[in-house]
Amino acid sequence: MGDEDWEAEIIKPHISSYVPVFEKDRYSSGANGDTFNRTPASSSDPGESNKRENTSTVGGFGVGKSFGNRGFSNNKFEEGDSSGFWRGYQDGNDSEASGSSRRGGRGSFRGCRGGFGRGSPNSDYEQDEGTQRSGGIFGSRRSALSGAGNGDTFQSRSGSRSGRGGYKGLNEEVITGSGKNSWKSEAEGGESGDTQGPKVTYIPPPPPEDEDSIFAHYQTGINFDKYDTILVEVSGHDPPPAILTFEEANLCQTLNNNIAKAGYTKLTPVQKYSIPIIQGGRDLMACAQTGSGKTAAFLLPILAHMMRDGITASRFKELQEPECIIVAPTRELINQIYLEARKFSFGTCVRAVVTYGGTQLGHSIRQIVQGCNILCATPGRLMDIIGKEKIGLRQVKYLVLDEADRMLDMGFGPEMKKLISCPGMPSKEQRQTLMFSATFPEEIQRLAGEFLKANYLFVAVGQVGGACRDVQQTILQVGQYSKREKLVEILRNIGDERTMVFVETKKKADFIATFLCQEKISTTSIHGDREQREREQALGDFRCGKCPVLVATSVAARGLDIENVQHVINFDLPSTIDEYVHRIGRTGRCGNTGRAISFFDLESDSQLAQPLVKVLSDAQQDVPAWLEEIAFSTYGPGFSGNARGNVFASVDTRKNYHGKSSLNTAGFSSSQAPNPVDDESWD
Ligand SMILES: Nc1ncnc2c1ncn2[C@@H]1O[C@H](COP(=O)(O)OP(=O)(O)OP(=O)(O)O)[C@@H](O)[C@H]1O
Repeated sequence: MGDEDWEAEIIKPHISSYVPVFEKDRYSSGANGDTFNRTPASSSDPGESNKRENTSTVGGFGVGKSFGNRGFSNNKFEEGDSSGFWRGYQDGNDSEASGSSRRGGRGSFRGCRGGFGRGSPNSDYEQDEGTQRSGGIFGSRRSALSGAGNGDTFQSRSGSRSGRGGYKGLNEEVITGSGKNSWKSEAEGGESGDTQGPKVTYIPPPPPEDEDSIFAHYQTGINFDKYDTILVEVSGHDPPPAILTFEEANLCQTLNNNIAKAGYTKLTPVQKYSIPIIQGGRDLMACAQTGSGKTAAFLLPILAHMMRDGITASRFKELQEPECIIVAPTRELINQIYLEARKFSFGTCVRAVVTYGGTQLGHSIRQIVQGCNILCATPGRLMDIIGKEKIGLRQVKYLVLDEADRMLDMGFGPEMKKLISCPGMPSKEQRQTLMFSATFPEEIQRLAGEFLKANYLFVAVGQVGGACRDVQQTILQVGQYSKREKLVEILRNIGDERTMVFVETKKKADFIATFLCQEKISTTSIHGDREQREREQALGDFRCGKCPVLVATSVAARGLDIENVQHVINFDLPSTIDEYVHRIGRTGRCGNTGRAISFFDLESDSQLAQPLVKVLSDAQQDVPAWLEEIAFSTYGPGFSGNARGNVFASVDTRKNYHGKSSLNTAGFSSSQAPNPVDDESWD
């Protein structure tokens, strides 16, 4: 799976800032970067470079850096469709992608995080999807792509290289040494200002101030009302009844006004169940399909409580003590959540602040010290700021983990554990912990117990881990050498409709984006090697339709809510079925329909056949006979696409319900109960 972006979010701050004493040795062991297998920086052969990457994954995470630079700065791509070149790349990539290294995903590579080596800004320990779990931390190479890619706009940047987060390339604003900023914390290092590298000076544009922009929203789709037919299961002791309308939530007038201005007239199922549970003070693990309104499901009741408790307008203080902390795995997602928090708290004295990696720490701190009731943060930056004593945890009443399964897995789990054991953080008995995701593997549910009160409630809307049924899924058998041609064919048919193309590695994201630009298809890209400024620019260009195609790694797989994404193409399938579910969930949101096309490469994707068949059949999609055959041949005659394997947790893993467990149809009477087909898919 493509984990590429996560690592830097996690690790950087610990080296320079908040490092619990017992962890220090561990973190510093690789501090000079020599812990990891270093791959020579200069390779003139892209295929070779990739092969080296592949071998380096065994012992470490060395990655040649020649690819992006050479490819773009020497304009190799300008030479057109160099099949030799492409083949070289593909070959290299193929070896990277094959076997356990590609499919290692959650298992293999994440387990390697122990080293915490710190590369120099010129580090070759680049992370890449599938390898970055233990990869170089700082000095992540940035691609040479620049600009929004409006056709031919991917520019060469000879020599441009830099890291995301802590380090900037030559073409970025760099302040070296003590810099201009007076924040001591920056000079000390941290995600945005390690002493060994130039500082991050990127200050994201301020959020919109005008009401129209704050409340801008897209329309719910034709299938929005069908949400009501989805089965909902609530397990755990004594759950409160669901509410059916916003009025029943008894929210204050300002919140109701904001909800109306946001265009919400009707609750989605996850909101019907989660709002009263959170208002009742209970801990919650909620699982509902992509695009079904989980963000408002936690924001609204938290804000309602804050209003009820008469939260005082926060004022300037060096140490802010927010009542609510929300964490999410990617920068763009946490920013999106922040904008939602800001929207729903409009006109109240509740102040939300966002902070995430790749942006100037001093800027974040300036925002925070002005007052902070709700802090939205990526984990690495959060720990950094806590370490710098700008955020105190004593007042935390609500801790929200969005994309909670991601936040608790081997990548972020240790960070989250540190967060809950930080000095001042109220114990789980003293705070309310809320977890949301569209997927919740069983093992992650078990881990979550450590964060939640024993009597937490579990809400499952539809099938846990199931794909959104509003997405029409198509799986095409496409070999790796035919993928580009097929992609162009599909994109030409699609025309200007917004499309996200997922690939497995950062390098490939650059290649495909460049390739599409050469084909005169306006394309931009987002991945962890791009500067934050570029990432945001790319997302902006995609959102506004300037570039209708966004090539992305898994960094964009979760949570992003972009209007009018009509197609998702998995140029490469991800390594896990959960990631597939999240990726295709970028379309078909909020009752709108969407299409997902996935290229299935017999050479590398057969392990995904069985869970894919399951996801497709559960979502009532056509399952190609050839895919079923592969699933059968891989897993033997015992496999049934419709039988529940252990691919998903079907329900609360506690299984042993202590009390009332209710099976509901989103609060509707039995006459409106789902049809038998729905019943079949729920057990
Ligand atoms: N009750 C509602 N009425 C109308 N629109 C809604 C409602 N609830 C949420 N939405 C809108 O639906 C879209 C998807 O919501 P959101 O991003 O919270 O989904 P999600 O369940 O968190 O998805 P993901 O699993 O991909 O993170 C957003 O644009 C949001 O504003």
